Amino acid sequence: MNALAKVPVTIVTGFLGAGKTTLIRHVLENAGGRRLALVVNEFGDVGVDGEILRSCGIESCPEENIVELANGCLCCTVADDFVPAIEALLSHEKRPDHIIVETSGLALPKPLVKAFDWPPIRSRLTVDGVIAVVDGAAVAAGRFADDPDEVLAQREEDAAVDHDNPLEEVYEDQLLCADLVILNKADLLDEGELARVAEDIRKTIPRSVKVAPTREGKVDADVLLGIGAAAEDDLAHRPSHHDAEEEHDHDDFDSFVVEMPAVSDPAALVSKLAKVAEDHDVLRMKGFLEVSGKPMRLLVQGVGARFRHHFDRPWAAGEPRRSRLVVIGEKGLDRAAIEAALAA
Ligand SMILES: Nc1nc2c(ncn2[C@@H]2O[C@H](COP(=O)(O)OP(=O)(O)OP(=O)(O)O)[C@@H](O)[C@H]2O)c(=O)[nH]1
Repeated sequence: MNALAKVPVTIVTGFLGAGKTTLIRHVLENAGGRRLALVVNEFGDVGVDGEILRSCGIESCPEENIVELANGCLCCTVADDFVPAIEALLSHEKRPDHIIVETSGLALPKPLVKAFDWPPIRSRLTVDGVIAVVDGAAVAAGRFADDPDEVLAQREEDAAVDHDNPLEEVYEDQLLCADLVILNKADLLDEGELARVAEDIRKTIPRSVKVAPTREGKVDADVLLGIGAAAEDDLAHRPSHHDAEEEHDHDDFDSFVVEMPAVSDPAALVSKLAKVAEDHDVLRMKGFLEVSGKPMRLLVQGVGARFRHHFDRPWAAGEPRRSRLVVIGEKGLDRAAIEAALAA
């Protein structure tokens, strides 16, 4: 690559649990000879995504090219955390061919794209494309839509009703910034539902943007990387619910970490977690757990009440076998009740 050429950056956005990490892992495994670097940002400080990506140990993305920015929201810490992380990646002797940024599921992508318009950044980097990953099943189930009956009822009570739904706002902001939408979890939908969700997405985005159905984030790296959008030059076409604000906060969401004892029966635990998620409207749970008598650690992933678990790798020698689960939901999550239900 020409030493003066800008390094392309792909921003992968998408709501909690949509499949961003799964998609990126697939790209790393099928990078077609590209030298990749990753910046991973998570909401909730257990560092699950970084661990999943590091544990693939793939040549295209060596460990020193994976930077984790835990705890929060890249969109709010651009100057303090993100820019230095990117500069560190660019200073490596072998400069990456392409950088992929995984935002947290609650991050708004536009402030991040804006950062690439700053003179010291735009001279060296360009946003090749913003990819929005969508959980097709969650959209089909109406998770991001306001309940029309409820809005109507509120209107009758109060003419100036603010019916903003924080889930819907984050979801739409992510779509509105996208150059390509990956409609993931197609396996959970029938053809009619898939077509309906794709149509809803197209209607939400005023520009013409491709909507590609997928399973398990299996998208060709040549499709994802090399879009050439230069999104930093095109901010005006990417409207956001937060355009009028100088800063935004994430007060709409809560997260906490639960320390658990070692598990004896993973299947029973996962049924219990699914029940807790259902009862308390938990949006996301994930973590690594110790299973008594097993040398491998258990990766548990919940999106709403849908759970998956598998043993991902052996505990390393000297690695503390801690069982920790991050729990994320809308503000007002009943932490004490959730902890009590998990301990029962
Ligand atoms: N059924 C189904 N599950 C999927 C698919 N893609 C990913 N998943 C599962 O969805 C869960 C969340 O996937 P992740 O890739 O961790 O999602 P994410 O967007 O990175 O999640 P956050 O970083 O927490 O926002 C995991 O259990 C995945 O195995 C798919 O196409 N179909």
